[in-house]
Amino acid sequence: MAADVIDGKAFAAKVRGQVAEHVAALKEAHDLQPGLAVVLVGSDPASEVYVRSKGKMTVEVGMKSVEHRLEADTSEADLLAVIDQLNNDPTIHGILCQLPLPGHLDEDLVINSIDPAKDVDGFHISNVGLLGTGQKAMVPCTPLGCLMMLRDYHGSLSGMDAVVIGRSNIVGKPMANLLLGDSCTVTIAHSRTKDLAEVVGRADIVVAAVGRPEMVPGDWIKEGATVIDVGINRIERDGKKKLVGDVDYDSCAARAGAITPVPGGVGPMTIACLLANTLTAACRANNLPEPKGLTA
Ligand SMILES: Nc1nc2c(c(=O)[nH]1)N[C@@H](CN(C=O)c1ccc(C(=O)N[C@@H](CCC(=O)O)C(=O)O)cc1)CN2
Repeated sequence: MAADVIDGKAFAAKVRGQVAEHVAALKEAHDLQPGLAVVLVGSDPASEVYVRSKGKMTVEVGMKSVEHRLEADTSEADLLAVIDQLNNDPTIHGILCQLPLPGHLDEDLVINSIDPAKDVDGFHISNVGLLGTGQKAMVPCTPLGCLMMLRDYHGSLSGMDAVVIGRSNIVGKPMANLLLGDSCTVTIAHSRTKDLAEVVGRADIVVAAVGRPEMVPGDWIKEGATVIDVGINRIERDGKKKLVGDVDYDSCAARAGAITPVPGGVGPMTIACLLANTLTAACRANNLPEPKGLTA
């Protein structure tokens, strides 16, 4: 039987709609408008697109949007000064630096200079620690989006075998922590994992986040498993530019019970969850109840 296709584009639109309703209610009841500041250093073409979408969607849900575009050769001190100013701006509830940063900048130092309460990417070491210990954290947007789609499709994830392929700080590790929080039995697989096919073949849930085009073939997938493809790889095939995920879509879809496509799967959920996190940060900063269903 053909796999169900989990439509991330439609799901993300629904999440943005929920965020917009909460934002309108906050304005009405508390005269509070959540604000998101995005800092872009340099002009990486993909980052430019993502930052533009973030700004547009922030405004669409009724939030304040601020963009800081800095030259590629901006010094660390100048970048930290911008972040410090945003940390101290009471109209800004969420701050992020678009990644990747140019090579001369220390990514960890920059991320850890953001006020953890405003760290809507959930990359600050305090939020990493809170998530890892099962405490209330700001949760990284891409894994949060994957979790929302999995919960929506399955209801409870309790007791399911989950394999996360990839151990990045941005996706793999937080994804594993979130699945553990929902009582899955979690394996993190990576480039040194022995017999990856056998490990993946045991999983009820496979989250592929390795950044290697179509590296997971369908014959690794257990019949009926749910496949979440985090990969966004730009390739050229038959002279045409194409966007593909980390799984071989057609062969995986032939065995899976459900699968996310690329494009239109996990990607759109990233920005929807960023808006949800900004709303959550604004509520927390003002001691107001958090929106339900939009956090982990
Ligand atoms: N500070 C951050 N930097 C980066 C993050 C992040 O979460 N925080 N994630 C990615 C980029 N990203 C958002 O920033 C992002 C990636 C992909 C999409 C998306 O909607 N993808 C579409 C395809 C779009 C395309 O053609 O490129 C899809 O999958 O359908 C949104 C946001 C790295 N940096």
